[in-house]
Amino acid sequence: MIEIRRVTKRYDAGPVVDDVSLTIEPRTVMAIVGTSGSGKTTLMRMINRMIEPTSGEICIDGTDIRSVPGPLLRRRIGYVIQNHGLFPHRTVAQNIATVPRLLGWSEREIGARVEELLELFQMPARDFADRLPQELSGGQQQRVGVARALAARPNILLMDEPFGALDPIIRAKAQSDLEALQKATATTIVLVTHDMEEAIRLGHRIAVMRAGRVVQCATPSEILARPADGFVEEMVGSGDRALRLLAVEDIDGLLEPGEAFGAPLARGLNRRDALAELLWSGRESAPVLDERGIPAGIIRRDALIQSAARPA
Ligand SMILES: Nc1ncnc2c1ncn2[C@@H]1O[C@H](COP(=O)(O)OP(=O)(O)OP(=O)(O)O)[C@@H](O)[C@H]1O
Repeated sequence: MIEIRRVTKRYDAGPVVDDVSLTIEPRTVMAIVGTSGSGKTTLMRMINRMIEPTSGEICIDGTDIRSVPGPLLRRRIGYVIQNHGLFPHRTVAQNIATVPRLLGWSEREIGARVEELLELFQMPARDFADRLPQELSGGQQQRVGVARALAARPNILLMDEPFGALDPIIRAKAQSDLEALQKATATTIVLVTHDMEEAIRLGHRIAVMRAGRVVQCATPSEILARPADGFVEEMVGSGDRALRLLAVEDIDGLLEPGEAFGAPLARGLNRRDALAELLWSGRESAPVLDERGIPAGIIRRDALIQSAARPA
């Protein structure tokens, strides 16, 4: 668990992070979102002591990070930045091996880990291990950046606009890869982004920053349904909030007893996909099956539509 307590960072011109408190639960993704200059990067860099707070404290799993020397702390916390910061004259394998090497792993362990990570990122070692970063596409460079950050199996991964340089299609793929990876490795991720859509898609919780302060910290559905103030509302955008709200919630809470016909839907499906399926197949309801294929109830089109209404 990462506990940020009343942290302030002040430069000559004034505070850039102003009395921020945040708790980041283990194995979750905290997205920090806000406009340019709102203090997101500064806040994140205080977690691995690249920047020292002016006041306040940060604890990781109960230990005040001031008691851990910065370089040691940073070997235990993965860090990914927008242009991935790969060493241009080192091969993919050498880049990924950076932290394990600093930690004194054996060559055999390092080789096995590099291979395992390249496999995981669908970049087979025989094709990619010996290439230089410039011989990779932007999306591949980004994956190597994440692989390098994960090499020593850190519990925490800090990501600063990790997908900012990618085109929309590669970006969507990188986001779903990260989602799968986070589930598989149970890493705690702090993700800085200026893109609210990305925060909604990836964050278990979202901290919205404005002028150095956290103005709201809540789940994506809470942020969509109940933005704390006009600023958060503007960040969320008013356009298709109902549909986005449906997309971040699953159907499980809306199941009812009864009978319905046609192709079944799966428990855990998001409400938008369920509604799309019911509209497309022209049905008013559908049966729902759980993971083992056992009937879990039915989902009604009206219940889905009602759940997207503006909260009272
Ligand atoms: N070393 C420094 N000295 C003085 N001011 C700084 C320093 N580093 C950052 N700042 C200022 O602190 C504010 C917050 O910067 P920060 O990089 O944390 O913002 P951000 O929300 O990550 O912005 P962006 O999305 O543009 O990266 C900015 O106004 C910036 O100019």
